[in-house]
Amino acid sequence: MKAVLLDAASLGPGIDLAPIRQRVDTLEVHDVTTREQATGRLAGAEVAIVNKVVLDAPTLEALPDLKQICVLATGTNNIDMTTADRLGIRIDNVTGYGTASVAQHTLMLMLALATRLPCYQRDVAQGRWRESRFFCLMDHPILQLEGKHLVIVGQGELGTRVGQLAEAFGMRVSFTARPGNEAQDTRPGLRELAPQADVISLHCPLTEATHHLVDNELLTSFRSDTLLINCARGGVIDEVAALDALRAGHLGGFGVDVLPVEPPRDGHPLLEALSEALNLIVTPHSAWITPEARQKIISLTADNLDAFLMR
Ligand SMILES: NC(=O)C1=CN([C@@H]2O[C@H](COP(=O)(O)OP(=O)(O)OC[C@H]3O[C@@H](n4cnc5c(N)ncnc54)[C@H](O)[C@@H]3O)[C@@H](O)[C@H]2O)C=CC1
Ligand SMILES: O=C(O)C(=O)CO
Repeated sequence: MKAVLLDAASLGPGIDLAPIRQRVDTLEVHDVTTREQATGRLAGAEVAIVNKVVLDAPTLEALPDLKQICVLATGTNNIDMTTADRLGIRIDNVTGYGTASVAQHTLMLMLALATRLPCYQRDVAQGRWRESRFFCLMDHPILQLEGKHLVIVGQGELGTRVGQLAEAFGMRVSFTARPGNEAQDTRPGLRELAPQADVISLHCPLTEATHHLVDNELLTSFRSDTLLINCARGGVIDEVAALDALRAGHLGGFGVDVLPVEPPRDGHPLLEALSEALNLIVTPHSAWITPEARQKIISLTADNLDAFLMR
């Protein structure tokens, strides 16, 4: 069986691919692959192993030998799932590999936004502490998390762990109804919970139902000190609307680990706004990248290959 790994560079350094090699006859490894290169590189392969390469309908339709796609990630929004399903191509992603890593990153964003870290760091760098009339600076209000209300979208692996860590800080945690399924869900929807939230954190997949889930209309229902965090996928929030709300003082802080296009080669308004005096943090999709998490992706992918071989 021939497998082709299209974007090995995205796994980072020090990752042992042996568990995958042991399960296939041939493993062809490419560092990076563009959408346009994918068809040629996957020709004749039964298994495609990808992290973020886009496998769209024309690509999949041109690959009659392809039987399985192993996604080296939880999110599968780069794969045309409907076409894969129609063509009988099995999709296996990995979940639970980076729970500690992503939850830690989410809490980091929550703590940094709550303590106005971007604002105080900027003030200190600009010499404002040296010039203070008294021993400290206190120009930016700090949110004490204890007793505050965290609203989470997505009660899966990551949302659940973030909720547990937040409870350790004394926060009250609510999970929203699954977007697109509010009528069948006993939990209140995000629209109902948003006006009561001190912090909102997103941990759902990017789907048609979650695209721009946080839009301009929803943002107007937020309290002006609410902190908004997205470690899920770019596009679940209308980032430009959230940035406008932050600039207008209608949002207390905004932290994102993800953008709609990655890497953001053509720029993004949030990147430009980093030079402004805002409670804004952008991290480069790095929530998942602890060595432990990255190596676990390989062992879970080996399990997915086993499941395919034993089908
Ligand atoms: N920033 C990063 O480094 C990482 C980001 N992610 C993102 O976080 C997301 C969540 O990851 P996990 O908690 O591990 O996944 P999971 O599959 O364990 O949980 C996802 C949850 O979202 C819920 N959900 C809400 N709306 C949904 C909808 N419209 N369709 C389907 N499910 C919906 C599901 O019911 C489920 O409870 C991933 O889909 C991925 O996009 C995942 C890993 C790393
Ligand atoms: O696992 C995921 O979905 C990630 O975003 C990290 O690649």
